[in-house]
Amino acid sequence: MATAGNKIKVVCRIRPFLKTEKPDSAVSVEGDTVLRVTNPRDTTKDVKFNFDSCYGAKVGQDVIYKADVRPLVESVFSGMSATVFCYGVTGAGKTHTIQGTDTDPGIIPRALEHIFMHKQHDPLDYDIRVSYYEIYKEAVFDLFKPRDSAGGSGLPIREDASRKIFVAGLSEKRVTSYEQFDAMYQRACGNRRTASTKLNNHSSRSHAILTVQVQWKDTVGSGKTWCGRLHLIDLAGSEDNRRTENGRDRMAESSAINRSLFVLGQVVEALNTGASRIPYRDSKMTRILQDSLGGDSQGMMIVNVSPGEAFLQDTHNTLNFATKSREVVNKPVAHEVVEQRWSAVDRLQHHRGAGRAVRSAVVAAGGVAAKRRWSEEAGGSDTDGSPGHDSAPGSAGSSSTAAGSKRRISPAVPPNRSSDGTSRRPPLAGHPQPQQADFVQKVVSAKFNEISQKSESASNQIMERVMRIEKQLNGAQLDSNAVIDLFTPATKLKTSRGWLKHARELEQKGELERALAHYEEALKYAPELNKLEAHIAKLKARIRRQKRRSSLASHGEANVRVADQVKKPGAAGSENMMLSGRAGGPGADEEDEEEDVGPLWLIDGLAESPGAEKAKRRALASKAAPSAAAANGAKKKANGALKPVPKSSEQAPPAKALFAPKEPPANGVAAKPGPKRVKLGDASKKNPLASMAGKSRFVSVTEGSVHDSHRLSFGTSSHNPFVVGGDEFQSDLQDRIERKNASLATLRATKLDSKSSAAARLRRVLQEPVTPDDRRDKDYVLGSDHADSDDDFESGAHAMAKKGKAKARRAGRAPGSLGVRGLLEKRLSEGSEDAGRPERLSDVSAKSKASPSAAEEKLSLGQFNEICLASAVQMINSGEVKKIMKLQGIGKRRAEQIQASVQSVGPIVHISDLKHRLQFKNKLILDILSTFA
Ligand SMILES: Nc1ncnc2c1ncn2[C@@H]1O[C@H](COP(=O)(O)OP(=O)(O)OP(=O)(O)O)[C@@H](O)[C@H]1O
Repeated sequence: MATAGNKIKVVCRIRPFLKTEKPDSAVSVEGDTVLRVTNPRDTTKDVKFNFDSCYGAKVGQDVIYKADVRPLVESVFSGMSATVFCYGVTGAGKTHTIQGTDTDPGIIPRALEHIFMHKQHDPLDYDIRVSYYEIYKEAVFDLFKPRDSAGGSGLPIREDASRKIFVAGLSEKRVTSYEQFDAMYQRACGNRRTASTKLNNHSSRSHAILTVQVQWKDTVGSGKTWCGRLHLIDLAGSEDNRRTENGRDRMAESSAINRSLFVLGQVVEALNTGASRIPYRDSKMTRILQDSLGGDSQGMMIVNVSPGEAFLQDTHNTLNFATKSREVVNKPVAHEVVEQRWSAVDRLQHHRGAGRAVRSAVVAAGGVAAKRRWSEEAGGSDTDGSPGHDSAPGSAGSSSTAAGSKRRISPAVPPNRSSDGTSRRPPLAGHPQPQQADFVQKVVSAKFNEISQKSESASNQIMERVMRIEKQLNGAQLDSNAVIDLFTPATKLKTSRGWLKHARELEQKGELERALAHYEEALKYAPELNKLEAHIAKLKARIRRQKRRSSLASHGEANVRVADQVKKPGAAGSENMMLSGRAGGPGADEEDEEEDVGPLWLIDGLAESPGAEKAKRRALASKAAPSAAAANGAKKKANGALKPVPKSSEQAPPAKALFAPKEPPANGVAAKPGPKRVKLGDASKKNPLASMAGKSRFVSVTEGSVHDSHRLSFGTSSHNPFVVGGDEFQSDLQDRIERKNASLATLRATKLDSKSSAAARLRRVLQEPVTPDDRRDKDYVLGSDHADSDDDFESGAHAMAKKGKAKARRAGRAPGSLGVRGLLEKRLSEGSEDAGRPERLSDVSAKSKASPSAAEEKLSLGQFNEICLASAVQMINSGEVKKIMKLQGIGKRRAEQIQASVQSVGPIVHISDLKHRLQFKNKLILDILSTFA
C-alpha cells in the first residue's frame, strides 16, 4: 500500500527556562505553526519560521504525543514504518521529549503504552519486538546488553537483499506487556552514555535508537504476514565546543556527534537538490536513518530549541536546518513479510555481481550451509530463544525476525529458490558436490568479508578526514590545507589556475603584495609547481626591496641632517677616533662604489685599495715575514693608541693585516713561507659555525668578489653571537637569505656553464645555497639565542673559552697560550670590568706579535669571530661603513645615511656599544647592527 510522496513532518518545541537560566526569551510561538525568533544579526528584528506544528514552553508531553506522534504510531499497525527523531543543540530538550521522566513520560513510554493498548483490544495476534542501541563515536552498541560485554568496535551495519539497513548481531527482545518493556527499557537507558557538560548536566553523548517491530498475520483477509516498524530516535545535540569547554574525551565525543549531524545536513541537502548521490554512508546515524530520510518510511522531526538569547545563534541554525528538512520527501509503503530470506551468498550475488558459476555451485550445495553461515554472521538473539527468530536482514534494528520486503517491489525471493529456501532444481551433474560447494562458499564469504572491510576502511578514512577538519573548525583554526586535501586533483588544478590568472594580472598592474598572496594561494593547490615557488621567492624579495626603499625615503630626511652635521668641520662626528686603518669618509667611499673590494677587511682588519689588496694576497701566498712597516703598524696597535679620524681629503694610512704581512717585501722578491699564515681548515671541520666562517674567509681571501662577500656577510652576521635579536632581525635575516639564494640561483643559471675564471670561482663558491638551517647551527654552537646584552655575550664567551681550554689541553698547551681566548678566559675568571668583551684588535695583534707560537697556531673559531668583531669595530671607527653596506646589497644613499649615523656615535670599543648608544632608535640602527653583527 504505497502512498504518494510525503514530506517529512517537522514539529518545533521550545523548552522552558531552567532555574539556572536568565529568562530572556528570544523565541515565541505565533499561532500553531509559526515560530518567531529574534534575528541574531539584528536583535531589533524577528525572523519567522513555519513548521507543521509549534509548541511553546508550557505545552506538555501528552499534547505533542497525541497531536503529532500518535498517528504515526497507529500507522505501524498498517504495516508502515515510521521514524520520529528529535533534533537540536545540546540541552534543548531532546531527551526530555523522547524519553521524558518518571513523572512526565516522553514519546517512547507513551508510544509503547499505546502499542500494547492496541494489541490488547485487537483480535489479531501481534508479535512485538524491541531493540535499543546507541551510536557512540561512530560505533553501534546494543543497549540491551551490558556495556562491558560489547567490544570496542561495536556492531556492523549491513544491508539486506532488499536494500534495507540492519544492525547485524543486535538483540531483539520480544515483549508482551508494557511493564515488561518498561523494566527492560529503564535498564537499557542506564547503559546509554551520558556525561555532564557545561551546557547540560546529563548530556547524551550518543544517538539512541529504539526500534519497535510489530508483526502479525492477516488471518482474516489475505493470510499474509505484515510488519510495521517504529523508530524513535534521540539524537545527540550539536555542540559548540567554545561554549561547552569540553575536555579531551568530551571533545572526541562531540566531534563524532557534530560530524554525524553534519552528514545529516548533507543528506538533507542532497535530497532537496535531487543529487545523484545521497551521502547516507558517510555516517552510521544517517545510514540507519536512510529509510526515514527519503526512503519508504514516514518521517517526523521534532526540533527542540532553547528559549534564551544565549542560544540565539544555535536556535537560528537549528531552525534553518529544520526548514530545509521539511522539503525531504519520503514514499512510505506497507511492508509485507516474506517468509524466506536470502542467504549471505545470495546477497553477495545480488549486490556484488559474483560469477554465475559460483552461484550455481552454492545453489547446488543447497541453502542449508548458506543459511547456517548467515545465521552465524548475523548473530541474532532472542529473549525467548525461539528458533524461528534467529536472524534476518530485515531492517534497521532487526536482526532476529523475518525480513520484510516492500509491497511495491517484487518479492525478495531469489529467482532460483523456492519459498522454503531450497533450490528449485536438483543438483546437476557436473555441478560442485557439497564439499566443493563448502569450499566455494568459503571463498565467496571471504570475498564478501574482504569487500565489506575495504568499504568500511575507505569510509573510515573519509570519516577521519572529516573529523580532522571539523576539529579544526571547532577550534576556529581552519587549516586550509586540510580542506584542499579533500579536493580532487582536477579541482585543485582548476583552482590553482584561477589564482594564477589573477596573480599575473595583479603583478602586471604592479600590485605586488596582492599578487604574492594570489600566487601563494595558487601554490597551495599545486605545490608541485617548482617554477611558481621560485617566482614567489623572487616576488617576495622584490617586495622587500620596495619596502626598504620606501622606508629609506621616509627616514631619509632625518638621516641626511645627521650626515650634514657629521660633515661639518669641528662637528661632533668629525673628531672621531679610530684604532687604525685608513680614512673612509663618504666622499672617499663613493669613489670605490663599484670597486670589487671583497670582505678582506673583515679578516685582516682594514680595507685596502686594489693594489694593496693584491700585495696582501701575494704576501699571504708567499708566507712572507712581516715587514718592518707591518711590525711598526702592529706596534702602534699594541699600544692601543687611538688616532683621530683623518679627514677624507687626507691620505689614508695603508691597511694592516693582523696575522699576515700587509706589504710585500720591499725588494719585490717572493717572501719565504713564514709562520704567520692564516688557516681555518681545522676549525672548519669541527662544527658548522667554524665551517661557515671558514668558507667565508676562504672565499674572501682567494676570491674577493662581491658575490663572495654576500656569502661572507651572511656568514658573519648569522653566526655572530652579537646579532640583534627579535623579529625584525629574523625577518631581515630571512630577507637576506632569500635575496642571496635568489641571486645565487641567477648566477648559477647564467654563469656556471661558462668557462671563464669567474664562473670557475662561482662554481667553487656556490656549492649550496644558504638556508635558514645555518642559523640553527649557530644557535647550536653558541648554546643560546642572539646575545642582546653583555651578559649574553659573556655566556657566549664562556662557551668559547671553555672550548679553547679543551683544545689547548688536547694540544698539550697551557690554556692561556691561545691568545685571545686564553686572555678572555682569564679576564672572565678575574671578573674584571671588561670581562667577556672581545679583545681590541690592537691587543690581539700585540699578543700575536709577542707570542709567535700563538700566532703560528691555526686560527680557532673563537679567534676568528673575535677578529671579525674587532675588525667590524675598526671599520665603524674608521668610517668604512658604507662599503660594508654596499656589499650587503644596501643602496648607495642608504649606505651613506647609515655611515652618517654610525659616525655620529663616535668611536666605539665594541660592536654592542653601537646598540647601547643608539638604543635602537629606528630601523636604520637595526640595519647597521644586523649588517655589522
Ligand atoms: N519541556 C521541558 N520541560 C521541562 N524541562 C525540560 C523540558 N525540556 C528540557 N527540559 C530540561 O532541560 C534540561 C536539558 O534537557 P535534555 O537533557 O533533554 O536536553 P538534550 O537536548 O537532550 O541535551 P543533550 O543533547 O546534551 O543530551 C534537562 O534538565 C531537562 O529536564
